[in-house]
Amino acid sequence: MARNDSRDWAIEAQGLVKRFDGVTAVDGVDLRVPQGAIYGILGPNGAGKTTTLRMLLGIIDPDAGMRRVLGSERPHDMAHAIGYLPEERGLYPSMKAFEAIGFLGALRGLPQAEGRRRGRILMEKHGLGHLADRQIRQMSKGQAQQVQLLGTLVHAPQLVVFDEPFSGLDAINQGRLETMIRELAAGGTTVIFSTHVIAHAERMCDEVAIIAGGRVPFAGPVDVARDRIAPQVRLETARVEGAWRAAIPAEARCDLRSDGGAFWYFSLPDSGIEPLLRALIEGEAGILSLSIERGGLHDAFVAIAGEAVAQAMNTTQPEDAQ
Ligand SMILES: Nc1ncnc2c1ncn2[C@@H]1O[C@H](COP(=O)(O)OP(=O)(O)OP(=O)(O)O)[C@@H](O)[C@H]1O
Repeated sequence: MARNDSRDWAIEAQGLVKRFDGVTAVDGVDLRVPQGAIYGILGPNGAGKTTTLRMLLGIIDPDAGMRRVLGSERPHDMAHAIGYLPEERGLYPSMKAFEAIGFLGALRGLPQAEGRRRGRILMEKHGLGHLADRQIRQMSKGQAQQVQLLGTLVHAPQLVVFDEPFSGLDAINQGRLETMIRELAAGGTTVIFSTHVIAHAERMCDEVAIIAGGRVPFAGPVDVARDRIAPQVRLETARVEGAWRAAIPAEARCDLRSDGGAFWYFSLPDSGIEPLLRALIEGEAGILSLSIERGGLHDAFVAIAGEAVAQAMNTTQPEDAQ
């Protein structure tokens, strides 16, 4: 999504620091979330995602730094315009689903009767209408989580903050949540969510903050993160020898084919593909196939945060597996 820098920010944070008992959980986080964006906070367990979100929401105060949320440096004052799904899920077990949604709305300033009315409509819209009168205690964990998600939206917030919203949901409901997030953003709502699953961020987000060890080595558009790594070239030639070989980067991997040709794999040189193509054609290398692919967010993540952190990201719960 093309944006310029005069945009309005739903969230701006600068130099956020949080220490717990001498341990620095968040160590100078800067980020800016554009209004109407889908924004991912991406990092492994213990990276500082939840602590960052809690500071942005005003649930805890930073030891240092500034945050401005929907234009206010006192995020609590904006509670009526924010929806929040915390990492620890929880609803009153004796409430019926539509009542629980009304209750969550009331906590954000929506009259309870209106919240209950909207609760039924929201449940209907999201395929949960048959559960509206069921008590939370009679629901599965995933169903209750979906009710809680709807409860974060009932007061029509401008900004929603979801902490690990996909964990605990099966594949179908993860897909529904993705659709819901896209619809929210299309309607102008800003959505920020944390995840340790790179694929979710890659599919969903306009922008991401990569967080590891309480620091943010990258924050910005997903495309810019991808540009941190060179596109990968895969070339197949009918011949192996010739003057054209000088044009292929020295670090290229070469797999010989049984018929005298070869596969070549290498990062696109800074000079681009054209000088290489010219050399291959003039030298009669016999190009059989050629592809140039941009790296994915996973490769960018490895380049930015390191292999060890990326490995930790891939250690997902079975329910999060894609
Ligand atoms: N209340 C607390 N008291 C002490 N340490 C804390 C507290 N909350 C968080 N921490 C520590 O701060 C660090 C960051 O925790 P945080 O919950 O923000 O990480 P996270 O990225 O959300 O992790 P996860 O994906 O596991 O939820 C961790 O080392 C954690 O142990």
